[in-house]
Amino acid sequence: MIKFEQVSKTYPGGFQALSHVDFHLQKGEMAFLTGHSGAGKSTLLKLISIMERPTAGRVLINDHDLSKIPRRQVPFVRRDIGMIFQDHRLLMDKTVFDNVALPLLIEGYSIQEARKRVHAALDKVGLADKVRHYPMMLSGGEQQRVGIARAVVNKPPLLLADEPTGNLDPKLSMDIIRLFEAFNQVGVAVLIATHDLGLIARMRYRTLTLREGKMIDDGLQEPSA
Ligand SMILES: Nc1ncnc2c1ncn2[C@@H]1O[C@H](COP(=O)(O)OP(=O)(O)OP(=O)(O)O)[C@@H](O)[C@H]1O
Repeated sequence: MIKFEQVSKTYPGGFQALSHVDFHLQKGEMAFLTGHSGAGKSTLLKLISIMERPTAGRVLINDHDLSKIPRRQVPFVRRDIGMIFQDHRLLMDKTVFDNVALPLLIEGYSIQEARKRVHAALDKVGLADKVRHYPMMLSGGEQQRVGIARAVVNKPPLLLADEPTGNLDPKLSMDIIRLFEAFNQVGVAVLIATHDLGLIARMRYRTLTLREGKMIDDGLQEPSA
């Protein structure tokens, strides 16, 4: 699903955020991405969602080299990626319904079809009864779940989450990870960047580890001799 081949990223100004990164996330796989603050986790996610471009190496999604995708095609690639952020990035002056419907309306769905899908997505995250609420009326955990509903509403095959539990207590964090697990169980690939090592330890998922821009562990077992 996602393949990095010797990927390096140097930002304008000269800082090298990623250095010769190789890894492969399979279709339908769920994995954590961890590392110290500044290790390059967000940069790695931004290269997948084409918010940044690598300075060297290749990033492939389903064998398509992202560097070969012209700028006007980028929105079509992004439709296949649901993105979740620590600060959830909801529109505070719009209702839960409007927030979750937004990607569908941008894609040109009819309002009837959008309504059906928004209700299905909110149902999956346990917020069907909050559809007319504004984000301010919701708890932090509920706001994060609205962000997840928005990310999954058009059924993308890949979810990328950048510190999705950063502002939540351990119980709510676990609830959020269980939600990702539920989407993963129906075939969605999930990559979660987090520095919550406690959370990672409680789950049994592959963990990719970055240190100073280098992939020091890709979580795969060495074949035994
Ligand atoms: N647009 C940018 N321009 C210049 N440097 C940047 C830019 N974005 C990130 N960096 C630098 O690249 C390095 C990696 O940043 P990145 O956000 O990928 O790390 P991270 O592992 O996600 O950190 P955190 O856990 O603190 O979010 C940092 O030193 C950061 O200052």
